[in-house]
Amino acid sequence: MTDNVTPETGTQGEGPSADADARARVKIFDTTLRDGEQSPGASMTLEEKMEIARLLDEMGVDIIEAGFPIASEGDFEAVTEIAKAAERAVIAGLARANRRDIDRAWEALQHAKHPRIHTFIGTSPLHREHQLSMSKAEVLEKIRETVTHARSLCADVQWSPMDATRTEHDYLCESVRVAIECGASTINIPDTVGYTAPRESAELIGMLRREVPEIDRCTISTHCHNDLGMATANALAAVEAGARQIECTINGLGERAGNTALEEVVMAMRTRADILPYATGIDTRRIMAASRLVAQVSGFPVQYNKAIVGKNAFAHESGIHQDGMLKHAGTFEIMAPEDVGLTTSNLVMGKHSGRHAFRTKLSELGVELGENAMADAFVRFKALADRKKEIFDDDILAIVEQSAAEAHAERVKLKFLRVICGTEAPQSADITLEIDGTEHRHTATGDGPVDACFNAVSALVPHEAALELYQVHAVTEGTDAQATVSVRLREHGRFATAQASDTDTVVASTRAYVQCLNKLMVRRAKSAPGESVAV
Ligand SMILES: CC(=O)SCCNC(=O)CCNC(=O)[C@H](O)C(C)(C)COP(=O)(O)OP(=O)(O)OC[C@H]1O[C@@H](n2cnc3c(N)ncnc32)[C@H](O)[C@@H]1OP(=O)(O)O
Ligand SMILES: CC(C)C(=O)C(=O)O
Ligand SMILES: [Mg+2]
Repeated sequence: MTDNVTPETGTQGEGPSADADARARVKIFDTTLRDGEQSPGASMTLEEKMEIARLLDEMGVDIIEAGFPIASEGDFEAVTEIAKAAERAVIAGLARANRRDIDRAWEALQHAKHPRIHTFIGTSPLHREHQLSMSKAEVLEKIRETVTHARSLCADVQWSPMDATRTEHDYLCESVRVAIECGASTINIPDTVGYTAPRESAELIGMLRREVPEIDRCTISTHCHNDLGMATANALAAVEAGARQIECTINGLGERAGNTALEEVVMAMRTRADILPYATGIDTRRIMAASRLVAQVSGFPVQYNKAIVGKNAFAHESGIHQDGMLKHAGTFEIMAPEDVGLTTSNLVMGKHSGRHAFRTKLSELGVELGENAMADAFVRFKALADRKKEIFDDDILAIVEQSAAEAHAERVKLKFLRVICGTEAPQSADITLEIDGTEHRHTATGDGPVDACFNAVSALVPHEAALELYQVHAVTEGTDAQATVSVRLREHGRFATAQASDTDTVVASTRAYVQCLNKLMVRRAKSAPGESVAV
């Protein structure tokens, strides 16, 4: 059941053995698929969640919170399938403090090799009084009842007092005591609204360990939000005070300003092992791949100057920095780019490159593709090389991401597109789509070429979806740079996000729009299998 982490020493009875040295082991609990998915608009399909879970499992995440099974059929299915597929990670599912949530979570989790029920309830005065309308005694009784019930189903139970950082200390201690007494083996202390600061975060863990000494039989966990930009600092401060599990997400995705970013805490402990002597089981060379996958699937691009995974995190442009780097990388780099999976390669790719070089390049970039996907990406690469002077690594990654995205769902394909645009309105688009194997053509006008294209597509594929996001990013520099376009559509509460890249922004936009409609059709069919899918 419990993995017996002793906060003082961090020793533990199971799990990967990255802690062969004297460093205390800190478990990484990734909640990208649960709290991360709570970012408005970041909802993911089952296939996308499975792909992320597989990567998290492979990279050494200790616990994957796969979803909130009672929330929807989709969440239930995702937790069930991830539970069945996971090889080594513990799979957690979230449940409120009631039997229905807990039973539903267990129904999904029971298939896992290592299941964990994560149940929670608000303990702060604001949450007790305004959200739950419950007295202190009633909340304590709920904790007793629900942790006991969860423990009767599953040997591994995690309990969280939501809004712990705004809870009265004596009441927080009392709640934690009850949860431990009823069998919780991980006590997670959430800073639900991102309100705490590093010193206070450490003091709170210290206070709990002093006042509730039995907590040291459990794993103490920290779950921080980034509303004041302190999630990473707060999580690390909690670890210094004895927490041995960090809850985090890839790219810091999550509710409002997000959660603690996995890549930040992991690389901080690795880079500053001198002052943060803690080890994780994470293969840090998979970090960039995970970051790219989550950005692509969620449609939330990573900001250029984001720590660890931003495009500029290892870029040096100013003369003095470049001079230093040429003399010794340590002058301006505290981490090696390879350590997070950013490989530098001398293979220059262009229109004369062949399959072998392309395959080698992909493997240097940490991308593994099956035969069909490789063949498809190679065709796209050649087409791009015909149109673009220089092909950068980011261009290749954009091609691969697009091939992967299109492989998921392709009832509708863009076959032909011509636009008329310029200073004279109306702009128009002439589009041919292949829909279920048959070509259909339509010309539409619009307020600009992208609007005209979207109108033409909508005429051919009628739908009620509203455009929620339209974003264009240049993948590299120069006027022949590829543009990556992200589109998000919402239809009756269902979301879909898609990205596409091309040197022609209008083509990229139309492809992204078409892909998004493809995804929506899949979701529509899944949530209402009897309904005919309108095209
Ligand atoms: C801090 C966090 O991240 S918590 C996790 C947040 N994540 C989500 O909410 C995403 C998924 N949520 C959902 O799909 C829905 O909110 C559901 C399915 C869970 C519940 O839906 P509904 O039954 O329609 O309730 P609704 O969301 O409107 O309100 C939440 C209810 O849960 C109660 N509640 C909230 N937290 C808890 C808890 N930990 N334990 C017990 N009850 C709780 C609220 O008091 C409210 O109850 P009420 O209807 O008696 O007032
Ligand atoms: C469910 C809990 C752990 C949570 O996400 C929070 O309190 O932020
Ligand atoms: Mg949270």
